[in-house]
Amino acid sequence: MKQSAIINIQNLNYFFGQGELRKQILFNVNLQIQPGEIIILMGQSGSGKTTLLTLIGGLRSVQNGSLKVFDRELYKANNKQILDVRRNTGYIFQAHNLLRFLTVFQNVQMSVELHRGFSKQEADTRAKAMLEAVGLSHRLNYYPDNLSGGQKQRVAVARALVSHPKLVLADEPTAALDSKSGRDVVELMQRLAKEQSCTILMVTHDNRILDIADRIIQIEDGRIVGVDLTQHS
Ligand SMILES: Nc1ncnc2c1ncn2[C@@H]1O[C@H](COP(=O)(O)OP(=O)(O)OP(=O)(O)O)[C@@H](O)[C@H]1O
Repeated sequence: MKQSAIINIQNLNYFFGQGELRKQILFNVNLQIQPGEIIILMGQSGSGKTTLLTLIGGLRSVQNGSLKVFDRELYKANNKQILDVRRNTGYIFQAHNLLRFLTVFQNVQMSVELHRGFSKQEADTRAKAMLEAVGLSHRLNYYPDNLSGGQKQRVAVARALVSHPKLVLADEPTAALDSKSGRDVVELMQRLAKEQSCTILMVTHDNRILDIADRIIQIEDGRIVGVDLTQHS
């Protein structure tokens, strides 16, 4: 039986600005993403990738069209419904966005604690296990400033995945990394996502990592122009 799409977008349009400055950024976007898929979103600078990613993540309001995440409609959704989508989503950004005044362990632990239903002890155990899974159990008490770029991004991966989200949204996660560290980080994301049956939607310009995707989606001037199946499909 076909599972229902984890992301289902129909006739989505998006505009920035008001009055004469109003400019359309996304044009009639239609897209379905199935549970467990790893999708790469590519396109030139300014084509609308980040705008689309932030709409899907409930970080901006849907203005027009239909955008369903986990079967919840985000058009005209209330705060509680949007919060629900955010709680089931992990975010990884180009800059790792770790809190500098917290240790590696505390950064990941805090992310579990923000999700309801975990005791302090459970949060500690999960954070430690996830940092071990990303190969950083020897850096638990380090501060982010004392880690390499690749290590920081691995902490960001641990933080995004520690609460077992259904969806991970990653915006150029390898942009600040050298090629080897970038590859390591995405392979780690791929492995953990498959273990957890999590869907990944990743924006990247990095041609060296395209093979990890199940599908590559091309966006051009706010329009989806192509969906390629890779050799893994
Ligand atoms: N807050 C904003 N107000 C007005 N225009 C914006 C805003 N944010 C983005 N834009 C414009 O929307 C368009 C799409 O931006 P977006 O960041 O989604 O593109 P992108 O494909 O992610 O680009 P990049 O690869 O450079 O990150 C660009 O023309 C950008 O200038």
